[in-house]
Amino acid sequence: MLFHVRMDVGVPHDLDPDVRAELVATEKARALELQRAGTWVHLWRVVGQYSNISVFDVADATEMHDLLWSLPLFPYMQVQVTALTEHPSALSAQEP
Ligand SMILES: O=C(O)CC1=CCC(=O)O1
Repeated sequence: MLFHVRMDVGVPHDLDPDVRAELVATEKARALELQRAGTWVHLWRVVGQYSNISVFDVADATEMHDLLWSLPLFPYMQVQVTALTEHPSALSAQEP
């Protein structure tokens, strides 16, 4: 099941720089792990913003929810999630 997710990151300016660096490094390691596993299918930066647009391929909404909540930066994110389904006009939906 595919989900489109927008994450807007808002780390407090007064957060200890070392804590911030550790959070970002841990988030990156988790993102790379999930991309290599095929779960985090797309990860794009939104131009000019500390935001990303991502697509996840997970079993269901519960897995999506748990994954998002487990992200190191989750406490500092606003997250918008949209469930996706196949469009009937998509090339991939056509009969051979
Ligand atoms: O920088 C972001 O948009 C938040 C984030 C997601 C994965 C990652 O490494 O950083």
